[in-house]
Amino acid sequence: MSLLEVRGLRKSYGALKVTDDLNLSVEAGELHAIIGPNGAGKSTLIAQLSGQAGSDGGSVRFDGTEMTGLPMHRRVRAGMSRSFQITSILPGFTALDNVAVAVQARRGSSFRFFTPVAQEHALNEAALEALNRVGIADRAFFRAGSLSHGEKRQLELAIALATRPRLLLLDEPLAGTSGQEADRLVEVMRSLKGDVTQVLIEHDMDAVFALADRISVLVYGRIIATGTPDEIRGDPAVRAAYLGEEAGEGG
Ligand SMILES: Nc1ncnc2c1ncn2[C@@H]1O[C@H](COP(=O)(O)OP(=O)(O)OP(=O)(O)O)[C@@H](O)[C@H]1O
Repeated sequence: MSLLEVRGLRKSYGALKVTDDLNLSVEAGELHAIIGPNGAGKSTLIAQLSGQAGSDGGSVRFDGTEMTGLPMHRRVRAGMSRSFQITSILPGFTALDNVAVAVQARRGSSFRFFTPVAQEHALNEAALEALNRVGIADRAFFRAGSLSHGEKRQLELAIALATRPRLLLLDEPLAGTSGQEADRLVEVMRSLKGDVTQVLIEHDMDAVFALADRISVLVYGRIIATGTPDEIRGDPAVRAAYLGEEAGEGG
């Protein structure tokens, strides 16, 4: 059984079928990238998987449990977490406090027998661990608003990781990052492989082809192919529908 099983998922905006009878299986531990042309429905799919957007039909099963219709916080509790946009970071708070809030949301009640000081200590320790995992532990006491764009994206990842997800949904984590910042984020995603299952939407094809265990190609709301990077690169239907010459350059 796959960790994530999506069957017949649908969503329309008026007459526009954005997710059209979509099937997708994500195996435990893999990094599964979803690529496709602009407007193919990638962000909508992530929103449907995370519970941020509703679906018109079909099913999303996570670890055998039906998630369709459940709100986002129930999916997070079950182990599905999406990396939020920078807008959800509290700029006036330290990086550590931003993550600690997420840790508290996850395990608030498990701290109830601790003294307030011990609680704060345990929260900070868990938050620091998440910051360390994404490589910005040295920024723990910096105001989040003062971090570079790339560091903010690392902080978003730390916030998502602080909920201890088994499945991480990543919507364009490299958007707006520079070469070195992008490299660092790629290394973080690589380091999570095998431990945290990742569904990645990303326009940077070099990063996708270097990182993904499998790639699904989404065109007009439907997955037209799923395979290893080599299989996708060599798939004539994919080349015709989307990749064109890019496939040959991808890695
Ligand atoms: N809230 C909405 N209301 C109406 N149409 C929408 C809405 N959100 C998305 N769409 C439309 O649905 C289609 C898919 O959008 P979506 O953002 O999911 O695609 P995408 O593959 O992520 O695109 P991109 O690669 O450009 O980010 C587009 O045609 C978009 O205009």
